[in-house]
Amino acid sequence: MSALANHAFAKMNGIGNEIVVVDLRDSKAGSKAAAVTPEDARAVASPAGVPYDQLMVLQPPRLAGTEAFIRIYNNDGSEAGACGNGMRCVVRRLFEKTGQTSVTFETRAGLLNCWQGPAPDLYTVDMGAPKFGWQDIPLAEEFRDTRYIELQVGPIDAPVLHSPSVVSMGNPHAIFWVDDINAHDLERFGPLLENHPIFPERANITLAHIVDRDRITIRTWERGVGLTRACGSAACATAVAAARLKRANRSVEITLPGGKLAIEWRERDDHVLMTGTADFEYEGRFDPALFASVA
Ligand SMILES: N[C@@H](CCC[C@H](N)C(=O)O)C(=O)O
Repeated sequence: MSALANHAFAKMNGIGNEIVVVDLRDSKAGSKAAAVTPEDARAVASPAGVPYDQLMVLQPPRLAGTEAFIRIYNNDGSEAGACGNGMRCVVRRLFEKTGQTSVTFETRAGLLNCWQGPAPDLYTVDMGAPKFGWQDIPLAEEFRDTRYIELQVGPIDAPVLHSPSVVSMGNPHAIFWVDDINAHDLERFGPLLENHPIFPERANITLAHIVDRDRITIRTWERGVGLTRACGSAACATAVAAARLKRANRSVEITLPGGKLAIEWRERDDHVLMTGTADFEYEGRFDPALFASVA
């Protein structure tokens, strides 16, 4: 039987990024009861389940000083190393239940510190340091300078999209710089680029327009999901990539279809801080019938 059958969940969203939070910390670490399989994750996303972009699963902590080991599933059942919007949802849920105002989690991408503030309805996640090395992103072939890589969509002499910046924020991102983020058919190009052979682990694909040195607008095709109203790690990756190109300041406001995020690429330790809201929608229990065919 699935670890999720009859288990409680909270449906939330981080500026429109659809998030389901499940707390399995009561289960014994490493036990089957603490494990969610890709089939489980897909069953939750099925039409009879609970719609989500990411499923955030809190497992018992593996390291002293951390609250939980968090595993992040996309709705196609694949696992991600990072999810900025999902982290804010987890943090809000936890803080409202416990009165805590700061916490450290372990994820596949490393330790993440999170806190409430700078206003009561805002949550900040320290997303760690970005990585720019081609093997870290990863790319399938060597690129010495990942501020722009050779990759294009459309005719060779008149590409529609070209020369993205690539960054790892614990997950792979490619950012295409454009004049108008709504002028391109991201639903059509997104899957082609997500699965392009240059990205051996696939990639999140973002269209970004630099409004001025303090403001950027983006739209993202998420790996393992599709078009979303917001992608927090894409906002971080875009802010960092724009600052690296010296086209924006290290603190910027990113506007996504679902809302705004404040991103700061901190000079002193290279870490990226993401601040925004998180909204609770409803809670419930997973219907065991969802997992009947999963066994
Ligand atoms: N929504 C997320 C990113 C989720 C993970 C992504 N789809 C991946 O597979 O890397 C965010 O807010 O960062």
